[in-house]
Amino acid sequence: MTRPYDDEQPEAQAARLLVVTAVPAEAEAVLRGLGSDATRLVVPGGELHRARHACGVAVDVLAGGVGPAAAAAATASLPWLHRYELVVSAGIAGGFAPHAPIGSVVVADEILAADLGAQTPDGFLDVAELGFGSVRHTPAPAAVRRAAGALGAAHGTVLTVSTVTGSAERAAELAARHPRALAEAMEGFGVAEAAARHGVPVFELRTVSNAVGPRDRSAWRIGDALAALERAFAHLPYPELLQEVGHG
Ligand SMILES: O=C(O)c1cccc(C(=O)CC[C@H]2O[C@@H](n3cnc4c(=O)[nH]cnc43)[C@H](O)[C@@H]2O)c1
Repeated sequence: MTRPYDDEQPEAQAARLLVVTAVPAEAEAVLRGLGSDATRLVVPGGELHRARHACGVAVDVLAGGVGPAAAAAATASLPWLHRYELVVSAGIAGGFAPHAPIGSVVVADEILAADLGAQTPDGFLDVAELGFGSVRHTPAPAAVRRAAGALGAAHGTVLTVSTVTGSAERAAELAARHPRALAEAMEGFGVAEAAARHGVPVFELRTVSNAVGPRDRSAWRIGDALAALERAFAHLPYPELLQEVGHG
């Protein structure tokens, strides 16, 4: 069933959690994990899928596009964004070896914009060091521990980049600057910026499709990462997560 969005609809107020992926294949994996038929709502620039996990928590899933700008715009365009109790950026990612192997699950305890700043003669300075803005969001630590524990996932920094790393040199540079980095992806910081403007807690969950490093398309394991994403969304402890972000 597809409906135009209407802020007055009872459904517009029902879902407690929003999951923002980049592409439809990721959204479909999340919906398979949730395991129920979804209702589709037409929203600005796309479709929102509303499903309900077996535990009873209603979850909206949106494929918002690739990159931090698309992710922020898609998230911010939902008229009822402020009503969610938690917004989750989710999808596949590159993993930093040896901490995040292909197929593994990573939960962000820090969402960090890794290339938002200026290149200076003395090296990279992020916008916080330049004196304006911030480059990090910190998900609720208890929620991170709960999710990581339930999924057998590692937790650490997930970098948001606008350019996928394609060389060993760049991977080493990022790892040296961010020693707690487990993964890099392209949307988390954008989703977090949109959620933060409405005071909604944010979370990021990634499954690893490739290693961060020299470009090698033959080594991508997108199917494995999508299967891991599906499993993660089947097994997330939704009520406990909502409790830990303050909405038990
Ligand atoms: O062309 C390449 O070499 C290449 C390598 C890895 C990923 C891509 C993408 O265009 C996918 C971007 C998409 O998937 C997420 N993602 C997956 N792996 C990575 C990565 O290693 N670094 C950054 N983002 C990654 C990302 O969140 C996007 O949604 C191309």
